[in-house]
Amino acid sequence: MALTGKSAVVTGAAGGIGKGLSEVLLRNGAKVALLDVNESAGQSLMESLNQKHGTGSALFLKCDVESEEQLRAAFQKAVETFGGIDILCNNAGVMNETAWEKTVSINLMSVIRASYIALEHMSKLNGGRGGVIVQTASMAGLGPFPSCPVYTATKSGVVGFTRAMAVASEVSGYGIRFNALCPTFVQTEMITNISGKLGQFTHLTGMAVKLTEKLGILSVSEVAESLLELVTDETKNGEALMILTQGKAYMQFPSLSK
Ligand SMILES: NC(=O)C1=CN([C@@H]2O[C@H](COP(=O)(O)OP(=O)(O)OC[C@H]3O[C@@H](n4cnc5c(N)ncnc54)[C@H](O)[C@@H]3O)[C@@H](O)[C@H]2O)C=CC1
Ligand SMILES: CCCCCC(=O)/C=C/C=C\C/C=C\C/C=C\CCCC(=O)O
Repeated sequence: MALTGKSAVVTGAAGGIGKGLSEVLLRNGAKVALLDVNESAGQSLMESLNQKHGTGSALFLKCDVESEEQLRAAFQKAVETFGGIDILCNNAGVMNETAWEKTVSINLMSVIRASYIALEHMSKLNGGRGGVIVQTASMAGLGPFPSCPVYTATKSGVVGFTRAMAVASEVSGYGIRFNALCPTFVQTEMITNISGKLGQFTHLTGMAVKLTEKLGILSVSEVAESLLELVTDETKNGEALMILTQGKAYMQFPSLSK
């Protein structure tokens, strides 16, 4: 899928990895709706992206992904502005083992919610153009991150949902591919000031720090560039792309469908 003339929705777009994903999509010719709860960061990012990539190429929409109503309104506005949606990046996420129910709500429930709303606009069965949905999962969704068990559960859930939806979409004829990015640690706000966010696992802070030292920390752009192959390569469906500092690999899973 070439990106010129395509339109994308990115959640959690105002900072960190979401900002990087949005920039890479714009650089390659797509228009992007930037969804985020952070209004000031979202507005100023939209202004700078429109200066760089052309007026009207980026649209900021204030949206809390936990709200079905706000998500529906944002998707509707994106469709009205850009004429349709070809790409959804479900990227908004948090790591907070203290507020663990919120972590489940944002990282897993909201990914499912946004994917289902996107189907209403993107599925060929609903008159949409088809396209691709890419979730920002995590390495934590492939192997456990013991300092963050609930975060691990949400990202494992996202990987499972993505793989199941990929097959469901194929057999149902939605015309939508589902893939997941699974990076190791990335240099963003999320990995800073973690004290207070590990809840009953605060005593495992040192273990998390050791893991960052062992695995290293990726830059946002290293993750963002990996989005391109999942979006443009039409053969990629149901993939979990692991991104480490040493390189990338598509994960192998046991198959239940053959
Ligand atoms: N930083 C890391 O080490 C890694 C992060 N990830 C995942 O990448 C994704 C992005 O994380 P980062 O960029 O690192 O985090 P970040 O904290 O830098 O950025 C997250 C963005 O999401 C927005 N957001 C948070 N809650 C929201 C909500 N309810 N509705 C809408 N927007 C909301 C924030 O305002 C912020 O702009 C998350 O899903 C995270 O789990 C995956 C692997 C590693
Ligand atoms: C192996 C799993 C990697 C998962 C990364 C992820 O998805 C999210 C991580 C969220 C928080 C990180 C928690 C602890 C990090 C500990 C120390 C950070 C040190 C930061 C630094 O700049 O050195």
